[in-house]
Amino acid sequence: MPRVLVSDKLSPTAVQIFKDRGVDVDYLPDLGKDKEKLLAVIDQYDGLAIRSATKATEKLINAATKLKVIGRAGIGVDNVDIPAASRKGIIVMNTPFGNSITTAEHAIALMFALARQLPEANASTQAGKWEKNRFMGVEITGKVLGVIGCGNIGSIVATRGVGLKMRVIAFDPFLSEHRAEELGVEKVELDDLLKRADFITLHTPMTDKTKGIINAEAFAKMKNGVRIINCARGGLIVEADLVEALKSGKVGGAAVDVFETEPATENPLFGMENVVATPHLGASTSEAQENVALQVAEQMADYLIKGAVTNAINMPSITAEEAPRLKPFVKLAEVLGAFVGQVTEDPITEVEILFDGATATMNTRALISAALAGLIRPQVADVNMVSAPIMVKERGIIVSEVKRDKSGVFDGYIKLTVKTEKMSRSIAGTCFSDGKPRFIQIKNINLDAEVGQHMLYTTNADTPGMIGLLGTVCGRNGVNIANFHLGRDHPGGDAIALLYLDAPFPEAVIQELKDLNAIQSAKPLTFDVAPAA
Ligand SMILES: NC(=O)C1=CN([C@@H]2O[C@H](COP(=O)(O)OP(=O)(O)OC[C@H]3O[C@@H](n4cnc5c(N)ncnc54)[C@H](O)[C@@H]3O)[C@@H](O)[C@H]2O)C=CC1
Ligand SMILES: O=C(O)C(=O)COP(=O)(O)O
Repeated sequence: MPRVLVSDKLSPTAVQIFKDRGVDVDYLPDLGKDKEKLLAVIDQYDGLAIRSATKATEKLINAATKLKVIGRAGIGVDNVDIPAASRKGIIVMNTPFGNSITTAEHAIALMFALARQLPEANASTQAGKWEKNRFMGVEITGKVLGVIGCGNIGSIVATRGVGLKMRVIAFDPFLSEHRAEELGVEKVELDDLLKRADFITLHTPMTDKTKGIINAEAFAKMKNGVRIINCARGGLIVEADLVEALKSGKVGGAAVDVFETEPATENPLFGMENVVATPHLGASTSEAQENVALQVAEQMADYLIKGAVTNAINMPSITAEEAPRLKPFVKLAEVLGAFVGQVTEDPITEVEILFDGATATMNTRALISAALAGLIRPQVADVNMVSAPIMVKERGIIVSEVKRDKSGVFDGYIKLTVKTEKMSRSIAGTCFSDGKPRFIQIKNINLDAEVGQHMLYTTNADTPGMIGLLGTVCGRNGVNIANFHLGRDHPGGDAIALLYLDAPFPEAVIQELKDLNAIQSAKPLTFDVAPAA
């Protein structure tokens, strides 16, 4: 039974779903804050469910020897070292919509809090001061709201802004004119937004590009008295620069839910006039927390139990419905990759994956990942579908995909072609209704070969007596042949043989084979498939 650790506070719904779905779960909501304790136990778990308090660092990930999936009950995954997880083949998934309305509402709430100085007015009134003249606010209606990052949350904030009769302008390099029009916002460049906005609200993820996007230089371009709201990530604003801009009066008010360092128990912004602070509460409503807990538990259980992949950051999605149909083809793609990966000794520069017929209608991104995993496994033993694409990219291998309608007798097949500086090599395969992968073409020679755990691949000139020669060498060396598959391009031309063996072919016997003049090459192969019955 897979075992999951929940190391941040999550609704009890998550725990119940894990249990109902047959996943063993430990709910230790304070463990995420204790790095050392978490590090000590992480190797016991197949899954880790977190919010923002747990930091899934490279160190933690490297210690997580069994871990297969990290599920973020929320949106931002900046607390997870994604490259480290990918390299270890760990899927990272989030719940991209579950808390977006709630977070957008928090941004709007903070905008009102700033406009009318609600926190200070509340504190003063409850202190018995009745400072009616101190708290002069600004009206929201007609003001320019600048939205930086107009994705899920930003676009909800934008439409709420439009509803409040604000003029909404948005900066987002990925926002289309059409979508902007649909939202009722004006798409602008960042400098224009900084110049025109009365209120600026941030809704981008934290990336290398967005880190510090609001700094002294950006403040200098803003209107005097601008009000800033940050419900995205602390590091988007350079806090020291914000402090200066507040002191100088450039910024009339700042409402921050997120901080450069969290938990923020002390911060230069604390105690400043016109600063409203909340402790990363953007997603904290009962509705949002139910949504994200339910979603993360469903997604993680689906993956651990059925192999379905939803909302993964580092792996193509595979729905629970398609997972059973896709599974044999994932195996096929992997063994095709494994074949070329094992027989190709020179560095591979290009890979082309052709999907013919029914396979072209499948989830080809997942199949490509599987083929790449098979391809690279002879060099990197623990690679999987998550880590393979980055490893292939790191090696500068160009990957391309071709899809086409059914072109031959098979309902569908996959053909993998690799190129090195010196040569090109291809192999095609399909799955029959028994769900087992078959090689159907090697070097453009047709054959029909079941895939065995241990095989021997030989190439030779098509001459009489080859089967006898191979059989004799195998017999002399105690190698039992379970099956024998042959193919040739034309009589007397190039021929290949694939021997399906009960045990690995002894390396020491390879030379004996090569010494037979008729054998051009001989390569023992292993595949990750069930042993011969
Ligand atoms: N305070 C809180 O509790 C919460 C904070 N968040 C934060 O909000 C962020 C945004 O969430 P969503 O809207 O769901 O994400 P999203 O991915 O739907 O939208 C982000 C948008 O930012 C845009 N973007 C990326 N780089 C940009 C750049 N350099 N300049 C301008 N725009 C850029 C993207 O094109 C995208 O449209 C999350 O990444 C997370 O960090 C999310 C939920 C709760
Ligand atoms: O979903 C997000 O990105 C958030 O920032 C919410 O964080 P939390 O789950 O409340 O720690």
